[in-house]
Amino acid sequence: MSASASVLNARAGFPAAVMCLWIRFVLFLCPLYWCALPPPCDSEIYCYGDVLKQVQMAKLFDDDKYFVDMKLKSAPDIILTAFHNLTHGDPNSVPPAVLRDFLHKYFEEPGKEFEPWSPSDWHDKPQFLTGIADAELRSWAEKLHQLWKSLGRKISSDALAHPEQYSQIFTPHPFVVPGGRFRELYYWDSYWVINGLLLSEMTDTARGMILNFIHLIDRYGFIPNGARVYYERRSQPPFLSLMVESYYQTTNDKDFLRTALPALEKEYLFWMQNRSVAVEVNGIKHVLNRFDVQVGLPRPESYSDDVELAEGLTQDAAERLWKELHSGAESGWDFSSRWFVDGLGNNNGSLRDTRTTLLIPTDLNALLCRNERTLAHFYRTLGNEPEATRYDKAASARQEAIEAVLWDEEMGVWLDYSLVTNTSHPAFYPTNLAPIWAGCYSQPSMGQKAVHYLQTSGGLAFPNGVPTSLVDSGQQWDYPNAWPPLQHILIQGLSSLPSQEARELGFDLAQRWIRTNWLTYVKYEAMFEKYDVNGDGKPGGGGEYEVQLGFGWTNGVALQLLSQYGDRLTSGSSGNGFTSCLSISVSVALLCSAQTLFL
Ligand SMILES: OC[C@H]1O[C@H](O[C@H]2O[C@H](CO)[C@@H](O)[C@H](O)[C@H]2O)[C@H](O)[C@@H](O)[C@@H]1O
Repeated sequence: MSASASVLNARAGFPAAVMCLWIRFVLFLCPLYWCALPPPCDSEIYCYGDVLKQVQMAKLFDDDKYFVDMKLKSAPDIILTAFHNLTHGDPNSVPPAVLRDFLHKYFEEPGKEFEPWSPSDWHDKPQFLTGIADAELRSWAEKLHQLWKSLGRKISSDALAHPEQYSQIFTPHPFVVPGGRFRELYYWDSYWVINGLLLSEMTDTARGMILNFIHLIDRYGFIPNGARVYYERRSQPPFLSLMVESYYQTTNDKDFLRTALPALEKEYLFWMQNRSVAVEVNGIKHVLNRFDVQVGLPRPESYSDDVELAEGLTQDAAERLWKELHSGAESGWDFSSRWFVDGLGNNNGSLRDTRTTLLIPTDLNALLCRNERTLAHFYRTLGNEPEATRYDKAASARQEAIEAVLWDEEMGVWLDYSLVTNTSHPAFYPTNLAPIWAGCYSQPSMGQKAVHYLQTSGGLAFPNGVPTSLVDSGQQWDYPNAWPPLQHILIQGLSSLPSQEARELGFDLAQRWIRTNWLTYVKYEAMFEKYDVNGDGKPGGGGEYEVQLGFGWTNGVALQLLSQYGDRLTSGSSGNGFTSCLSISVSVALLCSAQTLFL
């Protein structure tokens, strides 16, 4: 296959030069690096400037996200003047104790942006609970259903009246947060949260969350990574059309489809105008998408990590790295060996070699294909055949592109494509099978081959789920961590295939995942953002922050699997887990049986 790639997008959407001039005008002598590319947002406290730099580099808190989540007690210009007076023009001279006093005087602790809220659509006996046969799992599912109340948030009206004092972006409706350090609405997490809420019959809360995303699209033209100003210039995998689809499947509310469609259209255009790339294969040009954020500054919420990571690099190289880190965060996989590209263009290297923009990811393109099909379906449902046909054509073109560029006939699966070497990256990720989940492939044999790939990939050799990769890099989106959204995408894909073998494998993976979640819950009385594929039920680790509890998408995925397979799933205490484990493979069965005996 001969291929070449060219960047299509005009990087529309952000007037970098204007922002640069504006910052120079405001700050007179701003250092050159602030002006090369736009900052993560316009706030001189939360996104760039001396206060952020001094506080974060002094490492006053264990986690850099803590400072940027603090609410201002006064208007920003009062705080900036106070800081200027404190430093007498030399910000580097402020001792940590003085900085602490300054923060105490002018900032509130994080988490002070909310009003008390209890979801009025919560009730204690949603129907799906009755379909869970295993008594232990049913009672656990009841507890997970309870958790929506503690993870629900409503932003105070003061944040609407004085947005300049908050990094939290005001959204009009209450929402469910992931939990822990994640005290705001997140984009792709919310797809699994909303699916869980719909099972919990909390339709109003689900609807409100979708309306919040529509509100964000109206304001920004796309959905930011999360509802914080420091996330303002990057998105996350675009799941809004699928949230609307889930809502519509539950409610049949056509008026809601009509309300949502203009925003969905706008978001789709954002991805096509700002995140697309052309690849030529055998003389034919294909358009696909990638993650690409042109913000060449440290992420405010991980400021000191990003500065330290870039130590010793030239200014240009540091900016390049920071853009790539922002792009990695946009992928949702922050961070992973998946994005490491060494000097030769190979999938080796370390965090400093992060080159997210140089890869065409299978999952993003599968998701956009599903977006196109979903939009076609929505337009058809509303009687708009010309628009439906337009999106059908876009989906067909993408499917062709995915097959020409990402499908690897020899390996029998889809692979990320490198824009450096114009070849595929052969590493294992569960997302290599994402086109199955998206229904975006032309030949049934591709599904069968991909299942065979999965069985021989090494990805199934663990008792607690499928790892994010087989590389132990110390990053959180790598081995030995398994993440709820990836388990769900894989299981849904397998369960959509016609073969009994594939569907049984889907069930086995659901059983492993539920057991892991449940065993860990029994031990810690908590749900976690990610889990370890080894051991007898334990949270994952690695990366730039401690593993978090809560947890929005974990609860959503667990409830979905409990609902889908409730008649067959077992907690393992009855011994059925043993039988289920046996059907996977001999080696895994041995591990599982050992685990079962110990319970
Ligand atoms: O603060 C570091 C990063 O934290 C977030 O990423 C992780 O948590 C998110 C919420 O659960 C999840 O959506 C993401 O996939 C995780 O990697 C945040 O989204 C990043 O932008 C941020 O840099």
